[in-house]
Amino acid sequence: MLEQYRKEIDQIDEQLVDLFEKRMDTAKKVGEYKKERGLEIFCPDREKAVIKKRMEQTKNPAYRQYTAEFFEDIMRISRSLQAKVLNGAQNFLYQPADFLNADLKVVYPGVVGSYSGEALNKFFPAVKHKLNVNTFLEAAKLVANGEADFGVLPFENNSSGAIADTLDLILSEHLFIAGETYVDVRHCLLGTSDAEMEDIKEIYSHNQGFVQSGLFLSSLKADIKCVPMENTALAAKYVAECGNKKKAAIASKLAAESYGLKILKENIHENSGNTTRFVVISNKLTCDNNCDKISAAFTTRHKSGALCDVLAVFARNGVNLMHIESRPLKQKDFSYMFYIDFEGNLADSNVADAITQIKETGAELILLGNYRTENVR
Ligand SMILES: C=C(O[C@@H]1C=C(C(=O)O)C=C[C@H]1O)C(=O)O
Repeated sequence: MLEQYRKEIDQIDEQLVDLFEKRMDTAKKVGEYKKERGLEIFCPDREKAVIKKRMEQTKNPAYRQYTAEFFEDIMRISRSLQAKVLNGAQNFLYQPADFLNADLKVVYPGVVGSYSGEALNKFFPAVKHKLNVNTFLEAAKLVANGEADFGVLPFENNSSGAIADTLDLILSEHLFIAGETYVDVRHCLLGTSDAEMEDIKEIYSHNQGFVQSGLFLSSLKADIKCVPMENTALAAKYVAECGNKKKAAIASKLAAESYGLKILKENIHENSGNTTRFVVISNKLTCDNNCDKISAAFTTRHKSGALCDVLAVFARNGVNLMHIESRPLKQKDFSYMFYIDFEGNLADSNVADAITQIKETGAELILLGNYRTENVR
């Protein structure tokens, strides 16, 4: 009996494929027509009308919803073919990032001994013009207005997670990610040369220094005050300038050497492999053949399944999603933007298809960069 049913299904599928090919040939012609006239691929009204007509045609009411799903899928596939027709003729739009120019100006937040400074030295070992500013915002602004070619900012840490300020600045200053590098972050408690652990009453650091050294801090006496500063190395510099043995900083060994501070306790970070991913920011979207990681941000429509529709695009096109993060949208209470990293190059056809299809779901997508992955270890 099963054999018989399967024979029947095979015969139906044979007819379906003939019709499917015919439909795809026509969709391709529609794609060519739209390309010539610069028209949008996605026509939601037409799709709604197609589904309505085909549901009405469905005799068995129990199948109507399946008919709708069937046509949603068929039309998604048809749009994907049309996107190929359109993208096929596009020239590659992006310039490669120029990291080797001898006159590059690169900015980092903090002073000598900051982890951002270490990241800069790692990514740009030969750069001559290093600018340093106090805040992430100042660094982002210098890159946005072209006074610096690139900037180096911390982006995420493997214990404390995303460094939201950087992501928010990339979006608000319309910046792009041109590269990444990872730095081992080894925090120490630093004091003046005459200080001992029991003298310490105030600890200065960047908020990340406190978060990443949480266990150590909770083991200290309760009357010790933690004072956040713009940067760990600035905190070390401040402690050295005050010359007060009650004040300590959480910063790197390099900061201790740079400001003549004593290491009161080494390796106070919780995670022994504490690592921060830094991004190289630029005011241009750059890409070359070696780029294999794409960052983007998107907002979805407020309807059930909207996020799922976007994520399904990655799966369908065989694009590996590496990271997703949600951030509140400041201008809209309890609405969110999603930040993603995925594998690929903007010239890959599956990536181009995925980007087109994400937009077709009604999501708004901003490309934030295509760059080369650095292996963490
Ligand atoms: C084929 C078209 O393009 C898209 C695909 C459709 C389809 O496959 O039926 C319908 C509407 C569009 O979103 C079209 O515009 O007619």
